[in-house]
Amino acid sequence: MSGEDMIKAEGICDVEDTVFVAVGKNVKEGKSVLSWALKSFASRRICVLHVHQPNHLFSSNCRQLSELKSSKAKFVCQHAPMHCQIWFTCSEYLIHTRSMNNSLSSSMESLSSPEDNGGTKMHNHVGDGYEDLNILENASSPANKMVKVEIKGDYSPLHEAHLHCATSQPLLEEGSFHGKASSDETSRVEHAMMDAENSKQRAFEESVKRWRAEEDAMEAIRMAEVSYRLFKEKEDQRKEKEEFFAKQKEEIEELKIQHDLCLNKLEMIQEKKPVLESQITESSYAGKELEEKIIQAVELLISFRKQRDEMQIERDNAIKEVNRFRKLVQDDADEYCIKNFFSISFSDIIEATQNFDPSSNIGDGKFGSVYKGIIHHVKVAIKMLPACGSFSDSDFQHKAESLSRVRHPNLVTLIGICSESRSLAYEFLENGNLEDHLACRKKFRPLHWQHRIRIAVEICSALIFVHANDPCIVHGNLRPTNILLDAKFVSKISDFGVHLLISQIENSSNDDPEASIYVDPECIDKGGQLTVESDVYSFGVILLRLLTARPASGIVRDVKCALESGKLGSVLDSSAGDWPIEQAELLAYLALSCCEKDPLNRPNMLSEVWPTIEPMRDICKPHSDLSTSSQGSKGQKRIPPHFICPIFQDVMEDPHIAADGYTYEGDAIKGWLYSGHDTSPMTNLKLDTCDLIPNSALYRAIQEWQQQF
Ligand SMILES: Nc1ncnc2c1ncn2[C@@H]1O[C@H](COP(=O)(O)OP(=O)(O)OP(=O)(O)O)[C@@H](O)[C@H]1O
Repeated sequence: MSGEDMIKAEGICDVEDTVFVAVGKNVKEGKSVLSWALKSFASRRICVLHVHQPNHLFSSNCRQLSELKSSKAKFVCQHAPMHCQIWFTCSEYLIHTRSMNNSLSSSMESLSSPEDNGGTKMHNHVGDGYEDLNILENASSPANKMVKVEIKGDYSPLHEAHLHCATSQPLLEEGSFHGKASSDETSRVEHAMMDAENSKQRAFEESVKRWRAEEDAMEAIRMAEVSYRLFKEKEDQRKEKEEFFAKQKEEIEELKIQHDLCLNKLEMIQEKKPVLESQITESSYAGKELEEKIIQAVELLISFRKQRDEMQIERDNAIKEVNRFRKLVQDDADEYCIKNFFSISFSDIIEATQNFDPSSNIGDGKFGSVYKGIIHHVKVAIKMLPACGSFSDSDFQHKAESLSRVRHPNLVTLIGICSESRSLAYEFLENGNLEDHLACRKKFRPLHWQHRIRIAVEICSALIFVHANDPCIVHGNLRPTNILLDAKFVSKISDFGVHLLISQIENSSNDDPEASIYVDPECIDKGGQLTVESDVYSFGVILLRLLTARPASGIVRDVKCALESGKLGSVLDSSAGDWPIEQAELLAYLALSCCEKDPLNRPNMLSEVWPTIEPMRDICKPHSDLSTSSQGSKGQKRIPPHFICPIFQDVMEDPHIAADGYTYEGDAIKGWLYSGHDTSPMTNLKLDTCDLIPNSALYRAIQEWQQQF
């Protein structure tokens, strides 16, 4: 059955409006031809014809033909119906076209490109040995029929074309092909055609076999490729696994090393374990012992604290008791003093002064003479005031009693009076007055500058004290003769308040021109009205005298000139040692400011003078060192402590043993006992007896020690 008959019989489509696309047995392999046809004949109906198995082997080896070489193709081209348009393709390329008018003129140029919209893509496979030639007959018009031409082998004319034509007419018919051939020739031709048909059949079978072999080969290649890809994947996986295993191996090696190290450490620790365990055991024992000790210590601490608290309570009670006794003793002493000392009989005065023997006279002041003597075993200085006065005995006693209550370490203590004779009994000071020291009278050596500064500080302190007393006491007669020095060279102001015990008339009489230099000029101008500033003036002049030891007359002028010319050193007393110039200048300026004529320009003792001179006390030696240094070089060696009197705090000259077993300076312990004490100054315990025994051995030792210097 012809192709057209087959199509019609199957009722597939209208052949006039259909493009038949010849594909092989496997439609997928003819996909390119089919897609070409679809693109080129979009408006047409496409009919797929399974014609034969295309040759895949030649798909990549096609080449373009300019003219038909295959005899079969030529035969088809020449003998196909004229209304058929035939395209000869080879390997998807159009190699030749036969138009409907059988013209062989080639239109390849217009249809050579598969992408050409106006053309038609031909799908053909050509090989060197075998090739398939696909011929498409354009069936766009009734005359255009699609023809598939299959050519087996090369372009050998032996190969007979096999044509399936879309028309109902077979392509080759005897009558139309040879016309008037003879019957022999006809039979030969038929025979030849039979042979050709058989050959063709065999060739076809061979081709089929070949196609199958090729397919198998292709399949094998594909399988090989798939296998190769699988092999590659497996290889990659194997490599990855090898790398992974190599890393794992390294990690295992590291872990193994660490494991070994840990094992070594463990072994070392296990070796040390017994030692450590024994140490722990020992430590625990030691810890327990310490805990016990701590507990004991805490218990001791608690008991000590308890004892301490009890002792503190006892101490506080004892202090209270001591204070109570002291107060009682003091009250008794005061009472004793007032009772027994304050009122001195005239007979006592006569006895003490040996009836006013000149040998007892130690000085004469403007108010009277001063005698030394002993009253009730106490060494005193008896000042005889004018016998007649404006005060009654009781007034005198009352005023004197008030003065006796003013006590200060740098004030000479008034310890008794005789109203009858208007006499005042003062504590006796061994080292006389300051004037004698500055003038180096009575074999006194010059005072060291440290003494002088300390004396200035002490006078200032005493003045501040009396000025602050209620009522304020103004000395009014402050001068170096009224500044006395005790055995330790402690300075004390004497005669304070004496002017209160004598009448105005007696007070005003002052014939001593030297004394007037210390008197406040303002006071003189105002008729003798004494003020605190008057004492400040006097203190200024005394200070200048301490610095220069010059006569009081003109001393203010001289020092002022020296300061203005910057030659203070020229007026300083060189016999006092090397003055610290800074402190000396400070004192000089302070003294001059105290000597200002206008009292308002003078400094206040408490707020100005004291803050200036008090810090200078630090550069002064202690009393004991100063006293000894001024009297020789005893202070250059350390004084044995047992040579020092516990009361006077100075080297003893007349040591005595008291009932408490301690040795004191004779005068000191006597004064203590005579003042009413019956207790030990050291232990505060009651003494069995008030008897004193001279300590001859110590006396000799002190003498020997003093002779060394
Ligand atoms: N308590 C005393 N201890 C030791 N000596 C004293 C004591 N009181 C006075 N004197 C000595 O007696 C001397 C005379 O003292 P007194 O006070 O009578 O006169 P003045 O001080 O010299 O002058 P004024 O009458 O102006 O005070 C003093 O210079 C002093 O040396």
